[in-house]
Amino acid sequence: MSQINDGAAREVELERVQVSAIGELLHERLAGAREQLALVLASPSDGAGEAYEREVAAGRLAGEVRRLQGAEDGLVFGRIDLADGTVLRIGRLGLQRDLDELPLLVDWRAEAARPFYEATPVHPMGLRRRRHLRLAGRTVVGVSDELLDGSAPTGQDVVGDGPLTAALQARRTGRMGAAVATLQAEQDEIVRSPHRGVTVVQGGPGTGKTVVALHRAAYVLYAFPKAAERGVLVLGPNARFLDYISQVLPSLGENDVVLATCEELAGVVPGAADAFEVARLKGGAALADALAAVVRSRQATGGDFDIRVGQEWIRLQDKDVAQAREAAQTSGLAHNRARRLFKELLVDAVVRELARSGAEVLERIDAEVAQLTGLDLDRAAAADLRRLGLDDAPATGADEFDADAVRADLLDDALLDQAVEDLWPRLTPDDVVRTLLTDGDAPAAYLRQFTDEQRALLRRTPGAPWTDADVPLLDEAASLVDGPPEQVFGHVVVDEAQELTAMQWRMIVRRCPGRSMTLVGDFAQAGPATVARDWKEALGPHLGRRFDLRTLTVGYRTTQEILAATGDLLARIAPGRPPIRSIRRGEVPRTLAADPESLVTALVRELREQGAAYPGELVGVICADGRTEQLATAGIEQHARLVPASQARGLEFDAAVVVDPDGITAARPGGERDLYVALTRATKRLCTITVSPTEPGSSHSARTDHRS
Ligand SMILES: Nc1ncnc2c1ncn2[C@@H]1O[C@H](COP(=O)(O)OP(=O)(O)OP(=O)(O)O)[C@@H](O)[C@H]1O
Repeated sequence: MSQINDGAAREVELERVQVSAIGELLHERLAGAREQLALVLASPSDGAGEAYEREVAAGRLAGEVRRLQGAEDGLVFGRIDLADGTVLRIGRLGLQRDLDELPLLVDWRAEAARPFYEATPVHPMGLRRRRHLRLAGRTVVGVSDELLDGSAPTGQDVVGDGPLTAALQARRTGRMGAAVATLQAEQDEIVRSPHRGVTVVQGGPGTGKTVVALHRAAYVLYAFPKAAERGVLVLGPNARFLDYISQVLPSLGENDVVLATCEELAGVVPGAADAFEVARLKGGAALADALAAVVRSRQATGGDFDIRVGQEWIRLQDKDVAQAREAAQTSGLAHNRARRLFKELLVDAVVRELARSGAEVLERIDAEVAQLTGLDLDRAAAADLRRLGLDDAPATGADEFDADAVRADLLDDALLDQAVEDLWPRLTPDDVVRTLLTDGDAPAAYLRQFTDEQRALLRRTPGAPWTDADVPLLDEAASLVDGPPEQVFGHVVVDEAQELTAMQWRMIVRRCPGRSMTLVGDFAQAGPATVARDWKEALGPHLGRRFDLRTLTVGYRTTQEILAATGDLLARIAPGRPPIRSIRRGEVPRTLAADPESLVTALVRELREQGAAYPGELVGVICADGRTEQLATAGIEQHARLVPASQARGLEFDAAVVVDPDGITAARPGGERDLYVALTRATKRLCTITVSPTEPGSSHSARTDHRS
């Protein structure tokens, strides 16, 4: 990394002393937090209140222990020397012995650390020198300096290769690491953007979108306390991807970020996958309207209604039921919650009806008695009351009816509850989705805007398992019947955001009431369920058209040679898209040919040769989903990571072997985008194995863009 000359050795030694002092302080803090945690856990607690407080304190201290532990590795990675002589060391977290003194270590997210990432010789931001430190465990093993004020290097400056190059040359481990020491200026500007609304980050493969997204999550936790209080969610396309990125935030000292897929967020485990045309239909926002209509159809739509009260039957007029229904529907409450209000209003109507019919009966009796005897019962009763001195209130038939008592009785009445159940039944999300997709009449009633063919595609076999495209429908139905989700977040980061359907966006927006989000993605890599072609189209209906759009232009993964080899493909799937510039060089991609019988042998030979030539490197074999089983059975996983093309988004390997590109292209609509994803996963070498003769189904017609 650096020229190890005498000056360098001296500087390394000096840094060692400082870094070791910082390490000591971290360990003191860690020991202190552990001790306090042990004390709290050992302390007795009297009563539920104290037990709760103890639990909260223990949770906080355990979090602090995890935060400090997480930052141990590579704790200090930078230093800036300001023109006025001030020296600041930059690290994964901030450490200060005394509030009156300069911090021993500045958190990378602090404003004071910004020049470390963004200063250039043209805009030195007050810096004389930027220094990168390389640590092995807690020991400094290398330093590398950049001089920013135009001065010539002195004996204390160690000018060497860029630390970014070193970071990029490191072997892939199958898990992404933090890039906190080498964030580049265009990335850092997005990470620390003060914009609290929606930020969209686009860029070709390997431009660091995921890096930016994860460091942004850590920055939000540090810089936006209100959002941090509600928590941060990172949403990824599948479990494999989440596993790949799972170590980044803990290594930045952040352990409380929730990493989830849409399925995990909804709490539904799908048992099957839909065909793409079905998934696309289910992903459209029209399904939200249809689900809402299904729910409304279960809300007292029937006209006059007879209710049994005690021994009597009461007839409620359509207008009384409609009044209760409208009030409940416009209350803003979800169906099951609005049921209580509906019931109360219905009971009011019943009470009114009872009072009215009671008064009518009494009047009729009065009239009959008067006719038969000539006696006015009301007047006689009033005279009696006067004699008894109880004549303050004029007595009428209606006053004998205790409305409050009747109302209270009715609210507890099982018969009345049964009647309400008929009018406004309690619903589950499953009921609603099942009604829409399984009931005989539902498609015609609620899916009018779809063609017969589309309705047939949407139809579900009764008893079939839920699919991944059903998940957002179930979540939508849950919000309609039970209200918004309980767990909401102050900031949501979405990776591979081009993949989300309108129904999935609705899921996410429900969980982020503050609409504070970082969304990263690339439409050239969109999968088959993606309908939108750009961010405005994708986000407009859910988040509006005002978002901060940033574009990353430099590739850190894919070599110039691989980018050149995929240029034509990119021009076909994203016409007019300017190619990205890569800072990596590597081998020219190779293509091998095999026939179906010799494929496995050719693949194993290739993997063996790569294993021998580049021991310890991570190789990914990417194939069409339908071929995964064949290759797994042939034992490919002993040599490499085997990845179905549909799950390759976001992943990275030292070398990639892409098996049967035509098969990948033909496997799903928009298969050329899957192929583009597959071909751009390697940091060093790409080998493609074509399979001939072309297998059935992999015709060139699959090259058309199916998104139209
Ligand atoms: N500033 C950086 N310092 C060190 N490594 C970096 C930096 N930026 C990106 N990288 C590395 O480049 C590779 C690609 O980054 P990343 O996965 O974030 O790209 P991406 O744009 O999300 O790619 P894709 O479109 O394929 O999902 C990763 O190995 C990442 O660690």
